Amino acid sequence: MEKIGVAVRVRPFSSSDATTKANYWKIVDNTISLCSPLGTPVSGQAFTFDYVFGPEVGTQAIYEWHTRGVISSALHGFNGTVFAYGQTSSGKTYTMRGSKMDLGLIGLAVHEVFSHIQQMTDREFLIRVSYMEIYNEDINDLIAPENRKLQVHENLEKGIFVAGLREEIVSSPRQVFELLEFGEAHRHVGQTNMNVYSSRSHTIFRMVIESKDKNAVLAGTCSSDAVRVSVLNLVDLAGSERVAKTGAGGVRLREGTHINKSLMTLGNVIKKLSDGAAKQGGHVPYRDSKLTRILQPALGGNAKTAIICTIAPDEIHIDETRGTLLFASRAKRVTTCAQVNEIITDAALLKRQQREIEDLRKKLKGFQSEVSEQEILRLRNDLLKYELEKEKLELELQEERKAQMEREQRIREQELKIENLSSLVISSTFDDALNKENGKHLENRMVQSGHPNGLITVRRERQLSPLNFELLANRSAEKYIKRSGRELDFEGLSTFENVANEDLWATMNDGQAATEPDFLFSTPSRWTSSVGSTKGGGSSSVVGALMSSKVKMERYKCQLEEAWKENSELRAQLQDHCTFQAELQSELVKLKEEFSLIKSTKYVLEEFWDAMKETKSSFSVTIRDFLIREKDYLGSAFTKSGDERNMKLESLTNTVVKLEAELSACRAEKAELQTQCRSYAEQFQCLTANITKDGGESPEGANCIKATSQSPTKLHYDNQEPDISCEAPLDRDCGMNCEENCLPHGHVSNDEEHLHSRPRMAAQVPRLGVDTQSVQKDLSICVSDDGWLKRKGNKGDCISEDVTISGRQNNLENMTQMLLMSKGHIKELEKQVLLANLETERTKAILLQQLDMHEKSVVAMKLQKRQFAEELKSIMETIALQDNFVTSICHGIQGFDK
Ligand SMILES: Nc1ncnc2c1ncn2[C@@H]1O[C@H](COP(=O)(O)OP(=O)(O)OP(=O)(O)O)[C@@H](O)[C@H]1O
Repeated sequence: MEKIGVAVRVRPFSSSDATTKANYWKIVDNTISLCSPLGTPVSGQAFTFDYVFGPEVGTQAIYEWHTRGVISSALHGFNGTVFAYGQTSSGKTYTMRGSKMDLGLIGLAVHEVFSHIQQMTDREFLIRVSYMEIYNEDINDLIAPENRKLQVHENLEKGIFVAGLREEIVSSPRQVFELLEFGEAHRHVGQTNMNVYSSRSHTIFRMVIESKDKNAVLAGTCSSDAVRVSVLNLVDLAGSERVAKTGAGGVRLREGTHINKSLMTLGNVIKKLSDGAAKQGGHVPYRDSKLTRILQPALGGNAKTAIICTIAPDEIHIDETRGTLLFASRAKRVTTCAQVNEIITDAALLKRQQREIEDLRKKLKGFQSEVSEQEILRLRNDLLKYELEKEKLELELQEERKAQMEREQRIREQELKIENLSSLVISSTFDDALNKENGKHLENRMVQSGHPNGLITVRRERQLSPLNFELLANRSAEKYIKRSGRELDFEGLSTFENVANEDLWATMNDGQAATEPDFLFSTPSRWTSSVGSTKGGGSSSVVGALMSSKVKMERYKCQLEEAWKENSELRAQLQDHCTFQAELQSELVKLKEEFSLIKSTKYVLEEFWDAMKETKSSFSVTIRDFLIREKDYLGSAFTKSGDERNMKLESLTNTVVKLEAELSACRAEKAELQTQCRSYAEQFQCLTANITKDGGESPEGANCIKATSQSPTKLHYDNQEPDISCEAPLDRDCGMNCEENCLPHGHVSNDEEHLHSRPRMAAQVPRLGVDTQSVQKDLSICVSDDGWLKRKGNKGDCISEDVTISGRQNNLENMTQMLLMSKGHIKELEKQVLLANLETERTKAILLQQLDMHEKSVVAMKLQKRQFAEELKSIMETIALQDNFVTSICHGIQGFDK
């Protein structure tokens, strides 16, 4: 839906009005307002439009600003209409047709169409033109003048069309201009007082623009074989005119009547449309005139429309200009619904729809991928990273466990070794006890054998063996006794054997010909062989073995210490690893918690999303309702107030006009009465003069009344126009033909006439005499200073007592009464006019106040609306953001779940 574009063009002052070039219309931006001669704006007389072009603006500029859009749209398949509206001689034809030097909108549009066609190489065009006029409600073809009184029809395929109208295919602007020239020659124009070359008909120049995609035709595809057909109407209306101004009569008057009638219908149609009648299913009187019927699609249908309202700035045209501006204001509120007109085959339609579906799918996909795929990828990556890390940690944990187990194993082994070694130490101390027993013998032997270290070694061994000899000696002695008594007990060997390292033992007893039962005892696997050797071994080998055993023991002690150290280190390491493991465990727990939290967040977000959706929908419903309600309210408030105001103003204007009419009627009546009175006075004077003249000659001279010079008729109006009116003709009462009997003042002196009338007068004298006497008795009237007839107060005040006319007594009385009444009536009317004027002023002031208030409230409302819209926009943006966020999270969670 789009509004009709309305612009106003003010033409320069016409040369005939050059003397009165006071500018009553002031243009500020796109507002034109009526001003007093002093330049102060008249309230309520400001009109704002899309554009207001002053007299200095040329047609080319108007075309660029206001009309070009419609022409371009027509080339793209939209129907378009441009028309000029305004009073006669305001410049409609000047604007639409222009001249050869200064092209009008029609010429500029024609050039635009053809230059555009040349530029659009991808489409092929077919242009058809027609030119018609509506003259006295008859449609005539201007290209084929023989086609007259054409009829308007309507059908589904063509819509509204003029049957039998010739359409010429054109391929260049020159061809079009030739046709226009030809049509112009057949157009009805005529001279009026206001315009020497006045359009007496409405003309519609029509271009039908068909176009088709060239490439589609070449490629042989049927998808784009749709043909765009648009109709461009360029209308030059005849101007509204006032007979009083145009001085039209006869044919011109008839033309003017038809022009005004059709323009009035156009005004009504625009008024109805601006009131929204069409939307409410109301009747729009398109059919009331041929013009509105033909322009029906342009006014309330499928077309883009631009109106140029032309006005004359002269003071004498203020009323007409105001009318034009009111029309323009109404037109500004009218909306049309233009759409591209295409003729499509079924196959093309199918293809097009398929393509549209494809496009939509692509868009949908694109949208989905754009919005969520990146997010999903990111989440997937995160998830993978997380999983990899988890696996790594698990592997590390497993390795750590393995290492831990190994360490524990080693520790156990070490402990066993230690135990083993400890037992070895015990054994060696036992050997020391034995040595003690044979101490001297041993020492001697060492000395004897010349082994200098023998004693030292033993001593040192003693020193290095801190074990409690006593305790161990007892235990070992027991064992020894048993062993020596051949009561060898191998009970404990099984366990010992299990824990003893065979290699260690081998190392320990390496090369020893152990004859000592302890050695045999301590190495059960070699016991059998050792027994034999022991039996045959010497004491030196025992000492050597002992020595080596001690050395080895020393070594083992060192090893043990190292093992203890290692062990403690390992324990510390184990402790560290345990802590690390515990940390890892807690981290794992945390991650699990996080995961469950994400899951729960997903549900929460889903819930939140649902709630959001609900809120959003309810919110949009509320806002829609609000906007509809507000719109209706605002629209109705405006329309109502505007209408009420207009109605009030109209009724007030009507009242004033009525009162003025009545007043002027009264004045006319008064003037008539004045003339009558004057003529009566003259007649009266003439009669008196006659009577005076004829009095002496009459046989009934005694009965005659003399209007002597001493007592002249005193109907005085001192050469001033007496303000007297009278309705009743004098001759009705007196039974005389005034024209015959009462000559005008100027004729009294004419002797011939005087002589001719004398016998008649003489015949009337007796009757007049009687009348005069009775009038003398009953009535005396005079014409007062203020020009009104009055009953005479004092005798001889105004009218001579001699001059009394009885036959006219009633008549004069009636006249006086009527005059008095008329005076009262006029005064009353004047009062009413005054009151009405005051009322108008008061109402105007109130209306202005209301208008001000309305405007203020409208501004406030607009501000509120804008603020509201901004808030709404930000809310919608937030919702959209959250929407995206939630959707992406959902997708991520779904991906994660998968
Ligand atoms: N903007 C303008 N600048 C100069 N001259 C103008 C302008 N507008 C109108 N005129 C002149 O005023 C005269 C009347 O104009 P035009 O014939 O266009 O009026 P009109 O509105 O078409 O009248 P009608 O309704 O009687 O046909 C013409 O001589 C025209 O040249």
